[in-house]
Amino acid sequence: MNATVATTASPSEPSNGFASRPAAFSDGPLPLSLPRMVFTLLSASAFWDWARLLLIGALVEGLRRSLSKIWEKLCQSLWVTATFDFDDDAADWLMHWLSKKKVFQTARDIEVSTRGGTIDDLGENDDSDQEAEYNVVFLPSTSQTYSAWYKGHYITISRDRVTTAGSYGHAEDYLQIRMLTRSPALLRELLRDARKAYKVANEHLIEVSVAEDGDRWRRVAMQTKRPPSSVILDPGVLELVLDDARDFLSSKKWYADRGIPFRRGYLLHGAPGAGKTSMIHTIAGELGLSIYILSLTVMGLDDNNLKSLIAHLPKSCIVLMEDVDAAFTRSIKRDIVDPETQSHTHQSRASSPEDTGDSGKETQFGRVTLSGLLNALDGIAAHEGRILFATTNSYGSLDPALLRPGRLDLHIEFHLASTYQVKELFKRFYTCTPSEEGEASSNRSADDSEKTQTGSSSTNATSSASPSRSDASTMPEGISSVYPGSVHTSRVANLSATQAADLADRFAEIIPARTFSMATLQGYLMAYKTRPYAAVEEAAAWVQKKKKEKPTPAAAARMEPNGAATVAEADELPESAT
Ligand SMILES: Nc1ncnc2c1ncn2[C@@H]1O[C@H](COP(=O)(O)OP(=O)(O)OP(=O)(O)O)[C@@H](O)[C@H]1O
Repeated sequence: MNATVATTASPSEPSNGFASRPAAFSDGPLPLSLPRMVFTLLSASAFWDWARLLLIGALVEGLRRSLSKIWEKLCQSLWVTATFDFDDDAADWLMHWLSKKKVFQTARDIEVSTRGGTIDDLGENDDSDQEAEYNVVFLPSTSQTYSAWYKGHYITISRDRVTTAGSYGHAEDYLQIRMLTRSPALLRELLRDARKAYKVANEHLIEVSVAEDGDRWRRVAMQTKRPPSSVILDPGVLELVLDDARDFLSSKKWYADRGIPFRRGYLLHGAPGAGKTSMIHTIAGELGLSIYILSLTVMGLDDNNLKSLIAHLPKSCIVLMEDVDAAFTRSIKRDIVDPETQSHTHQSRASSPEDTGDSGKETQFGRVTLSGLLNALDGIAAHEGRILFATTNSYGSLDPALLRPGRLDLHIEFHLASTYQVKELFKRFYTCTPSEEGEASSNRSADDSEKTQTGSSSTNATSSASPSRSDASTMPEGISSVYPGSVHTSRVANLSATQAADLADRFAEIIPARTFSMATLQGYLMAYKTRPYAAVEEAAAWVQKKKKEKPTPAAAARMEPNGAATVAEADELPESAT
């Protein structure tokens, strides 16, 4: 395509020696002017060159695309790929499985989190490692793909973060696992194995989740199972509910054969701090079920969110609906002046409008309607294996529709502590567990000396009646050296079973029955953690002091003497309640 231009002398050119250029000047290609260049590029011979180029380019690109499609298809047929939402249980199983793999333990690029999760992979002796208390979780880095082997198959694991459009930069994490196999069954096998290993590793724990953002569940804790012996109720109450729930869970066929919806709901009501929540945690541990806590007064909860929450519950679990009355009362009061509940971390809620008083603090309550709640209760029951526990401190304000059998079948009333409970609480509090034996014997001399100085105000612990003091000489002038509350000590008391039983009898004689909640009594004993003798000696004064404190109407009502824990089957309720 080189263009050569011939130089011939033009007749118009002057014929002096300068006008005609020497041949040497006309030999090389002359620079093209723009129009000439365009003309040349569009000339017939250039056109074919262009066409050839285009064809070759199209062929190469077509081939590249086909090969990549074939490769993709090949990969798809060779790999099984699964993607999990990071909040999903299956992601937890896989993360646990992955955490045991060498590739992950030796990875140099990982993310560490202390929020949520269950992977305790700090080493073999986690229990003795203080860091384990922080529940450190290793997560795959979003920038890396990890590879491992499972039953002879190569797998890769990666984590991806996707920012959801329109949700103010809210990012969702996904876990992707790819297995080099043609059989999807292997993935199921891996998931089964991972779930099994996860369950074994966490069998001493129960998962606790709460409703978050209105319509999703978030796991907030893996709690150590609470042994039945740690919840002291009147004889037979815990066993009754536990046996009932066990019996129910094993009766699926009976219900199916008769076409009766397979569902069971329990209503626990009565005095705050009497052990309702503790009993539910114990039952969850005994049945091996996770707990999903649903508070109807949670901000932003309405009928639609409630429905969505119920739809996202796992098949088999315990749903704990706290303060089930609270959503339907005009105002909700924090019972802040009730001496019965002051020492109790869960502040009680008096629900009737008359109870609110001046000290009451208005709280935002949910927008759940009664029919929305009834639908939710029916939704909870729609899956076999789900058990509903509802709690309330205000039984009388519940709508009869809630109480009818099929929704809340068994109603258990909790009372203030009976003499039996007081005695048992004292014994359990001061009797050593086998793991504490060694520590307790090293405290022997200290406790013996406590025994000889009963009644005197000891300095190694403080009580709610005798607030914590620091050494006044070390305090700057003008600063109080007396603090309400009690100082914690890790030491434990060292009583033999007989000593504990004798002291428990004396303690139970002093504490009037059905007057204090178990939470309050536990709070009192905490102040005498290492001084059981002083706890007994000073109990009478404490009772007098408590009685002098002016109770709220709600507390006064609760302090009326009562019988043993009352159990009512829903079908034994008065007509109006069914
Ligand atoms: N019956 C009990 N046996 C042993 N401990 C108890 C008992 N009742 C209460 N406690 C202790 O008191 C504290 C509060 O108990 P819990 O939360 O179970 O009471 P609750 O009846 O659910 O109260 P609320 O109605 O205010 O939620 C816990 O630390 C628990 O260990």
